[in-house]
Amino acid sequence: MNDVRDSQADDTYDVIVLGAGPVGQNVADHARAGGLTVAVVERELVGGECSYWACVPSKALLRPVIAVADARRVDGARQAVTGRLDTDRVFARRDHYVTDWDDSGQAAFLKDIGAGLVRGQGRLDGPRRVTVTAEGAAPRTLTARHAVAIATGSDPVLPDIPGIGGARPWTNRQGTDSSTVPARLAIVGGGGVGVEMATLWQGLGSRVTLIARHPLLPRMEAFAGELVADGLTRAGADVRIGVQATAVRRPDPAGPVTLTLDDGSEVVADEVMFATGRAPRTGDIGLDTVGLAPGSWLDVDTTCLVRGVEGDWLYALGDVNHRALLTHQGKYQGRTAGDAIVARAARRPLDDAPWGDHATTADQHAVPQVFFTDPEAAAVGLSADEATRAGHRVRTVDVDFTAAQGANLFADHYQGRARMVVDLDRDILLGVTFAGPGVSELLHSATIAVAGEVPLKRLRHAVACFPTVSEVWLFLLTAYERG
Ligand SMILES: Cc1cc2nc3c(=O)[nH]c(=O)nc-3n(C[C@H](O)[C@H](O)[C@H](O)COP(=O)(O)OP(=O)(O)OC[C@H]3O[C@@H](n4cnc5c(N)ncnc54)[C@H](O)[C@@H]3O)c2cc1C
Ligand SMILES: NC(=O)c1ccc[n+]([C@@H]2O[C@H](COP(=O)([O-])OP(=O)(O)OC[C@H]3O[C@@H](n4cnc5c(N)ncnc54)[C@H](O)[C@@H]3O)[C@@H](O)[C@H]2O)c1
Repeated sequence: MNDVRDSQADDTYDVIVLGAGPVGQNVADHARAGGLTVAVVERELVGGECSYWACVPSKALLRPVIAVADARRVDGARQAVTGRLDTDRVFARRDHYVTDWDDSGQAAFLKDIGAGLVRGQGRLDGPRRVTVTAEGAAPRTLTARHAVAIATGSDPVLPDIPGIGGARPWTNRQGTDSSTVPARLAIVGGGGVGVEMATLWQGLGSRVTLIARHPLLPRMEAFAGELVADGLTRAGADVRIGVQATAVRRPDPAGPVTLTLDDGSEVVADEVMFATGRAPRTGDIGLDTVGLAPGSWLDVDTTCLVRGVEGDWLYALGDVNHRALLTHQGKYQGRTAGDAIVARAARRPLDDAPWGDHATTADQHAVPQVFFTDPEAAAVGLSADEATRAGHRVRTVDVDFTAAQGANLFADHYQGRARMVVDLDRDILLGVTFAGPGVSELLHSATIAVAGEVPLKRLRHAVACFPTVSEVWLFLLTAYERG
């Protein structure tokens, strides 16, 4: 493969990618593998939010918390867990996995695949043109022969409540890069970030108050959020559901912070973290120069082409298209769109029918997600409510994990539940949810069943090993067959 230098003589490339997060890197890799020249523009760290302030550091920090909780669930092992977590070592482990916030390894990946890396803030400047500005360097204008792919990710949203400006709140950034444990931490928001951060910081020794206006994990089956709330409460966190923060104040910048809630109560903490959703990083990327509204989520077709832009050249992938704010799903979009860009450039026909090579069909039918809480919550596809709302004729099957001997051997007094949602007309699964210790590694079996549309008649021949947690499948399928 030809090497592409950082600065091609005329700064013209086949493909320009804005953002070198996991998604930008994947689209670049697939475009390069198809023989196209690629420049990737990055304003901060190659690897993006995921590598340095989201998935990777949060899971590096959570793993010791969960490992100790798992040991405590096994008699004989429990007695060996006598001390507290060594937070210095936990933070050092995190620092190792975020490579001390040094992106040279991931920048080397781009070099290895032959993509050019242009450091700076990229902005569209009309069709197929991108200007890049960086401190201390002259602006550059890059031109794309075939495609520009926007993969600029998302930013945390802070609620517009009195006092927020002076409250020095944490977002996912401080929640994942801090190396001191606040004695008291208030977390606002009961979605994925809120519950994982509550598990993590409570496990590291903070007294966490989690403030959620809806039941936890509202996009999953309700039992998942309920089990996670129970787990947090057992760990010592104060979980307050059905309330929201109406004001925040930190009169002394070095002192505690006080949240006022809409039930009239107050929460005093040493730090407050907002985990109240995300906004697209599209406010300052020149969308107006191509007729789109700055700051908007980008609406895309199945190949990730942005709708409403003429000429089939502008793609949006990952968080910015709001399909599924997940690294693995964005990377899938990167692979799919990368291959679509290559096909379009070569004027080859697209395979963009559902489940084709150039279609991101799984975004609609089979998005898997794991929350690394204690217990873990994992789901793929539709919940029972979503399936019913979508007009499917469904049957829901629920099983307690303790039916599976493997679960009991995995953890004494195992507490967990599984649900599958069956499409009665097609005899396939529309969705599966697991909540319980160790279920994260079980989820891919469900993802294969849902994405593969495996008929239940065939699924009964996929025999789970005795005695594994996966035996829950046997009990789900038997319960279904026996009606
Ligand atoms: C706390 C937390 C934990 C999470 N945990 C998980 C998890 O366990 N699993 C999971 O699948 N998902 C998780 N997510 C979601 C995941 O982080 C995102 O879905 C993922 O990072 C999206 O990847 P991306 O490449 O679209 O964006 P990003 O990772 O945000 O990368 C975008 C890149 O674009 C760059 N950029 C932005 N604007 C410009 C510009 N104008 N010019 C040049 N460069 C630009 C940014 O600097 C950044 O490097 C988590 C999120 C949070 C907040
Ligand atoms: N393990 C994982 O896969 C993982 C982990 C963390 C985050 N993520 C992803 O990152 C994205 C962002 O996560 P998130 O948790 O920030 O967003 P989210 O949208 O999932 O949850 C935010 C929650 O905050 C609540 N909220 C909003 N404003 C509020 C207010 N003023 N007061 C009280 N509550 C308020 C919302 O009702 C919602 O439940 C999600 O799409 C999530 O899937 C994934």
